[in-house]
Amino acid sequence: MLRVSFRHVWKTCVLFCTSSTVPAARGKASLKKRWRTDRKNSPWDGHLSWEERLADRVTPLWRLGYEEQLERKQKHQEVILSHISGTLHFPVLSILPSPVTEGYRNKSTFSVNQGVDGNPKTVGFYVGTWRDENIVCVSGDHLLNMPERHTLVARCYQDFMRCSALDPCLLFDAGGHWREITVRTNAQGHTMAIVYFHPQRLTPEEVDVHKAELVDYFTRGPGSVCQLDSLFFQESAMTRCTHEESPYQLLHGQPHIYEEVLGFKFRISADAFFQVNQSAAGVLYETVRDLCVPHTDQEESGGTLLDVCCGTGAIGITASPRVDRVIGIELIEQAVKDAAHNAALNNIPNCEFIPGKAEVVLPGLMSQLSSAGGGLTAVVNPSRAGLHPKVVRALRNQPSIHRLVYVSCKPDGEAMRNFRDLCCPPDPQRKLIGDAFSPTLAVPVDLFPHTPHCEVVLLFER
Ligand SMILES: C[S@@+](CC[C@H](N)C(=O)[O-])C[C@H]1O[C@@H](n2cnc3c(N)ncnc32)[C@H](O)[C@@H]1O
Repeated sequence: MLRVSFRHVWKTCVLFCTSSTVPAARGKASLKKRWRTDRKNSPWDGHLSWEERLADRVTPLWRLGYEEQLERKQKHQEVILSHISGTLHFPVLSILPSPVTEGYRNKSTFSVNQGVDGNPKTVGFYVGTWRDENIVCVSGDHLLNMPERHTLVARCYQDFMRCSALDPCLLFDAGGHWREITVRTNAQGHTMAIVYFHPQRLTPEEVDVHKAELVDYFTRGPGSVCQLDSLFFQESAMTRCTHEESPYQLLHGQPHIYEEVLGFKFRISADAFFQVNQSAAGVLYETVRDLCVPHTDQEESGGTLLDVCCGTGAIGITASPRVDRVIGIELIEQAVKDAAHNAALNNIPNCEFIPGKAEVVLPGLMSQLSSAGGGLTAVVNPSRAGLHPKVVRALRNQPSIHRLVYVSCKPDGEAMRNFRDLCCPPDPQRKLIGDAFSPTLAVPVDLFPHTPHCEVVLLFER
C-alpha cells in the first residue's frame, strides 16, 4: 500500500517540481557544453558563479590547458620529492598523461546539504567551509572530471529525496535520514549506486518502507532513466562504515561492478577501492609492474612480490605473470575476497591474499619469507595516511628486499615520513636496523586531470 502511495507522490512531484531537475543525458551534455563555452567567453570580473567556485575547489586547474597542467604537476612533484633528502638526486621522469581527460571518474560521492536556493534537500558538492558555517551544496553537472551518468544519478537522488517524507541528515546529531550517495560506473557504462542513510530512531520495518520507495523510484519511477545495474543501501550513524560495521544491503541488481585493466578483469565490491580513472590506471599499473619486475630479454624475472595494501589485487595480478608468487595484504575484507576472486577469474594460480592490517600481518609474515628463494620485492600503495611505522620497520629490516616500489597519491603528506624512515641511517632506537634504501627513480602518473593531484611511483633500492 505504502509503495503505491509513494509512487503517487513521486508522480505528482515529477509533474510539479522535477521535470527540469532530472534531465535526459543529452540535455546534460549540452548543459556542460554551454557552461564551458560561457566560462571561456566571460571576462574575469572577480564575481564568480557558484559553478566556477565549485570548479575552483574540486578541479582547480580547469582553466589551464592539459599540457600546462602536466607541466605544473611535474614541477610540483620535483619540489616535493626533493624534500626526501634536501636535494633531488635521482631522476624524475616526465609525468605520464591520462589517456582520458574529461569525465574520467568511475566513482563519485555526492553530499546532501542546503543548496544555493536554501533547499536542504540538495545533492552535489560543498562550496564553503564548516568552520565558517557557510556550506552550500552545488550540483557538479559542469565539472570536467565528472561523467554525465554520475550527475544524472545525483539529480535523480535529489528528486527522490525531495519527494520523500523523510528529512535529509545534514548534521548527525540534528536528526534527518538521507545522506550522501556514491555512484560507481565502469567502461561498459554499468552503474552502481550506494545510498547512505541514518536510521536515527526508525524501526527496521519503517526503514524497509523507505528502502522499498527508493527501489521503486530507481527501477520503475523517474530514476529508471539511470538504468542502475546495482542499488545498495547502507544504514550508518558514522561518517564511514565498512561492510563489517554496517552491511551494504543490495536492494536491486548485481552485487559487483567489473572493470578491465591491461587485459585483466577485476570484480569490485561496493566498499572496495579501485583507481578512480580506469584508463590512467592502466598506465599506472604498467609503470608499477615495470619498476617492480623489470622485464628485459637479458633479465630473468621470478621471485616473490609482496603487494602491501593490495585492494582488489590489481597491482599483484597485473604483475603476476612476471613473478613466481604474489602475496597481497589488505584491510577491507570485501576487497580481499574480490582479490582472490579476481586471481581465479583471470586464471592466475600464483597469487594469495591475506586479510588484515599490514602492521599486524607483515611482521609475522616476514620471518616466513626470509627463506623464500628467488628474491623478494615489495610494492606498497597505502591510502593518504601512509604506512604504519611497523610496516616500514618490517620492510626495512628484511634484508631480502632490495627493491621497493612506493605508489603514493600524496607524497607530501604522511608518505614523506615513510620515505625518510626508509632512507635514514640505521637507527636502533627506532628499530630501523636494516640498511638504508635510496630513491633511484620516480615516475609521476596523472590520474586526476584538472586537479593538482597525481600518483607518483617511487623506486627505492639498496
Ligand atoms: C590507495 S588504495 C590501493 C589499492 C590497490 N593497490 C589498487 O591499486 O587498487 C589503498 C588500500 O589500502 C588499504 N588499507 C588501508 N589501510 C590499510 C592497512 N593498515 N593495512 C592493509 N591495507 C590497508 C585500503 O583498504 C585500500 O584498499
